[in-house]
Amino acid sequence: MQKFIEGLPKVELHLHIEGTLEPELMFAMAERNNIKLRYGSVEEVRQAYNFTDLQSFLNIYYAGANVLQTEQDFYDLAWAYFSKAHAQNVRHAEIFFDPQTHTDRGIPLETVINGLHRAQQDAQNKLDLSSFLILCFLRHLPPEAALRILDEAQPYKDWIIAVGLDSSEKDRPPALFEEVYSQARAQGYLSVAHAGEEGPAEYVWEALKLLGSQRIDHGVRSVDDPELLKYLTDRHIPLTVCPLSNVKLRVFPSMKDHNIKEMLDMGLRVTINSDDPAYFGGYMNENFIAAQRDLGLTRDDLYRISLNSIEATFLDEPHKVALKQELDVYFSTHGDAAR
Ligand SMILES: Nc1ncnc2[nH]cnc12
Ligand SMILES: [Zn+2]
Repeated sequence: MQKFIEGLPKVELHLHIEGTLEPELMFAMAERNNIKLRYGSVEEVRQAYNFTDLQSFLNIYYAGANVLQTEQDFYDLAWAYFSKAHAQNVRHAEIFFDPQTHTDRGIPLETVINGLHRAQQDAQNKLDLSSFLILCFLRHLPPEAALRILDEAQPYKDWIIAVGLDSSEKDRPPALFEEVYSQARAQGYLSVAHAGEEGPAEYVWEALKLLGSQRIDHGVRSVDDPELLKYLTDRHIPLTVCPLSNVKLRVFPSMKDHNIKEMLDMGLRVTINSDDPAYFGGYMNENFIAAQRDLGLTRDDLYRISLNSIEATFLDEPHKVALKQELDVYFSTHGDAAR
């Protein structure tokens, strides 16, 4: 099954580019940018990745992002991700970036976005890996700051497909960001939002009803509200679930306790994604393999999850059809592909 998963053509819909910063690259960038890290070695960095909840992770994640200074740094970060994703047969990725993490420490948005965009072009041309960018508002900061970054992003609108909402969820309800989402949608952006990761099912409702979110990032707490489950199922609203992240941040005590299989069996459009792979112990393959092993996902389950991801992308119909064909060819040429 592991080999089968490794070869599976994949789509990634929940990936923070800042969360792909591997300790080796963090050290290389710190050195070339003359930045002092609080860790002495790569091993020390990895040992610090022992999280108790979302906030304990975010503190380290934002500190790590300080090494990103130049356009080349952002290019190298994204190129390293694309290379890794390509090696794992990721065919398309929709990638979050957190501009405020960088602009608030004096890095111009232009620097961030030019580096990311150039890596996207190279991934398309050299790896046949397509991608979209999703601009995330940091929800621990005031909604006014989100409005300012939306304005600042205006010149790069054609390079950004959607807006998203991430960072600390507790006590930061989506309702706070209704105005900025309304403006973003009026400007033509699509929209997604993190909700129901640590926060309650009520935040998923708010993301859907007040922000017009077309996908829910995480959304695992939706199981607490039967009415919400029916709403999500009836409307085929995708949930971008991140199994290793949820275990690392103690949303579930272990992978065996994860509810992705339960949600899949209920008919929800669940997908598997890697969130912050450099911090949570794995990229797409590792997430699929861990969930398959501990939850007993069948080939049929893997087919449905893969199909869900394709349906959930922001690609146009011809590109979705092409990906579905690729998936069908893979299943029909790799053993007894029951589905
Ligand atoms: N899992 C996560 N939840 C909220 N914000 C994040 N930013 C990066 N990873 C995140
Ligand atoms: Zn996330």
